[in-house]
Amino acid sequence: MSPIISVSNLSKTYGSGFKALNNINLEINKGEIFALLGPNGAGKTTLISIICGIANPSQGKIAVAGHDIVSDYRAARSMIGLVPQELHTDAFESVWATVSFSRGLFGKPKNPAHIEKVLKDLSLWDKKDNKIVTLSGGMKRRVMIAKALSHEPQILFLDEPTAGVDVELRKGMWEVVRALQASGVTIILTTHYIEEAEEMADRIGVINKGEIILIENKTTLMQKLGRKQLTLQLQGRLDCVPPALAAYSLELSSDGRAVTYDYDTKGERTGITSLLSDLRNAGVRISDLDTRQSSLEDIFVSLVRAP
Ligand SMILES: Nc1ncnc2c1ncn2[C@@H]1O[C@H](COP(=O)(O)OP(=O)(O)OP(=O)(O)O)[C@@H](O)[C@H]1O
Repeated sequence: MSPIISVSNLSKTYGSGFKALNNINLEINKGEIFALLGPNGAGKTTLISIICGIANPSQGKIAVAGHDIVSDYRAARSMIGLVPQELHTDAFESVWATVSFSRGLFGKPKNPAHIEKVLKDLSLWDKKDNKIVTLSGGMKRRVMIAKALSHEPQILFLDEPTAGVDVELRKGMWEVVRALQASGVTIILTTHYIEEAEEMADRIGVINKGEIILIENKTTLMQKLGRKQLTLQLQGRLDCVPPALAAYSLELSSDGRAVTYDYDTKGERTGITSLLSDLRNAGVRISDLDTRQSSLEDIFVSLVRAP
């Protein structure tokens, strides 16, 4: 499958001399939901802004459906809808007027049937004559999405779509995003909510300090989530793991009083039974044990933790 967005060797140094992006390579597949995760200041908004033509790249190339974002800016930009982090729209305009106006900004001819469809899809049709100021926060967010979809883009960027939104509304927003995907739109979202990425994304990218440090299918990541860790507290102290136990790749704690064993809960055999008997045979006595499951959050935190 050919990518709908292709980012190669992208770097961005701001006027201040700060390097916000360092040699980013990323391909987004047509029709997928891609979640970009990263801590504050990692470069997510900078990356989105460059792809959307709001900021200039310092180095590298980006193509959107084959259109270079610099030399073929208009064609590239017309493929993209952007829902920015901050909600800003004219409070005293009606929903209909503000969404229709957004379409006009892209030089597209009027198409009331399309605007009607977008408003209906986003459950905003009965609010079409309401002034934005009278809407709830959740509705205002949906108006921002409607604006971004007004010019019939094939790609939608959602920068923190559910920041500060309550759980109920967040779930409603997920449904909206899924429906958009089903209608053929490719979606790239940034989020701080790991749960949101877990729930929504086909693929997950992690960005930290301007570099992409992981890109993975969500299902592959979920398989990693299937891994568990068994910690065994020892009655005595070990200086090193006995050679007879090498096959288990045990990790010895720094005080020598505990070993941890990683195992796969989805595997046919966890290896725990044989580990326990091999430990006994090696003369290692256990005083306590506990298990814990790694979450996407653990993976994320360990990836972005400063060295
Ligand atoms: N115009 C600018 N001039 C100089 N530095 C900037 C500019 N815009 C952003 N930066 C810096 O670039 C880095 C990346 O910022 P960016 O907004 O892309 O991060 P982010 O991942 O979107 O963060 P957040 O999750 O907080 O929105 C930050 O250190 C920020 O201070």
